[in-house]
Amino acid sequence: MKIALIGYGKMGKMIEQIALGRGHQIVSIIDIDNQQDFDSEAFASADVAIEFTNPTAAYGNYLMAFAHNVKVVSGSTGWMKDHGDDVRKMCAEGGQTLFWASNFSIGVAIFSAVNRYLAKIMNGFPQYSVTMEETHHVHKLDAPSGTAITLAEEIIDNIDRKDSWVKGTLTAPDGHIEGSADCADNELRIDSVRRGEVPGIHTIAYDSEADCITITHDAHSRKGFALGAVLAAEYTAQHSGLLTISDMFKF
Ligand SMILES: NC(=O)C1=CN([C@@H]2O[C@H](COP(=O)(O)OP(=O)(O)OC[C@H]3O[C@@H](n4cnc5c(N)ncnc54)[C@H](O)[C@@H]3O)[C@@H](O)[C@H]2O)C=CC1
Ligand SMILES: O=C(O)C1=N[C@H](C(=O)O)C[C@H](O)C1
Repeated sequence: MKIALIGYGKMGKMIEQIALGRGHQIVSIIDIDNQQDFDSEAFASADVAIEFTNPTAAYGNYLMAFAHNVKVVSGSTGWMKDHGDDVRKMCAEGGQTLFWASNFSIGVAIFSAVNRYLAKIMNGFPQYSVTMEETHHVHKLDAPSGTAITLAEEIIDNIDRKDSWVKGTLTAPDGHIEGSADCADNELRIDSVRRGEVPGIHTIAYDSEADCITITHDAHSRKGFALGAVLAAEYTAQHSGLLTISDMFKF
């Protein structure tokens, strides 16, 4: 398969290695300093473009790829609040294809199934209060992480006593804590920690007077995210519309 990379940072480089290892060809690499390459024959020849940039660049990159009739797989986080409706419309009515996931790792897909199941069980046990914490490297631009937001939405969809999530505290790399741990009973608090080079840890805690139940996904490296993105590109070459992890892994 012919793959174009949009964003040649930590994820773009790891995706390149995995894609080559699976026998794919990288036909174009676009980063901030060669945006003119969107207009190249090489870019237009791609079966799928894989986009990992940042919260402000992602949407513009989708528009550029769509304008050249190239399907997109993207893991960029933090853009959904501003552009989610437009993108959904372009895929549902405009014939475009975007596979987006806040987290491409197979482990998080499994973790998410456990998360949904546990939240359902907790409807019978109101004595447990639920909170979430995500920890990432100091370079991360968005908080809470895209994965934390997705996991929070899953909890809200499955547990009757929560109907929205709120940002809680943010622990900065120097240990300084911003924000507040206060929230209303109907709100799910997400705390964020920025520390060192942590690839990504997500913990959901159900606490009661008697005990505490926690589930954690702890990524050892970015390899799992990158492999998932290449698997998604293989899937996207054969499918269209707005796609996500639950389309690819059915459990
Ligand atoms: N969904 C998932 O599984 C994962 C998502 N991410 C997300 O992916 C994004 C990228 O992560 P990293 O690769 O770690 O970041 P990074 O900072 O290492 O790389 C981003 C790259 O995008 C480039 N870039 C910036 N603006 C651009 C533009 N307009 N056009 C093309 N390239 C541009 C930068 O120059 C840089 O090379 C972040 O939003 C992060 O949250 C990261 C890991 C996994
Ligand atoms: O910025 C990162 O690094 C990551 N971003 C994604 C997120 O916001 O959830 C996925 C992963 O946790 C790494």
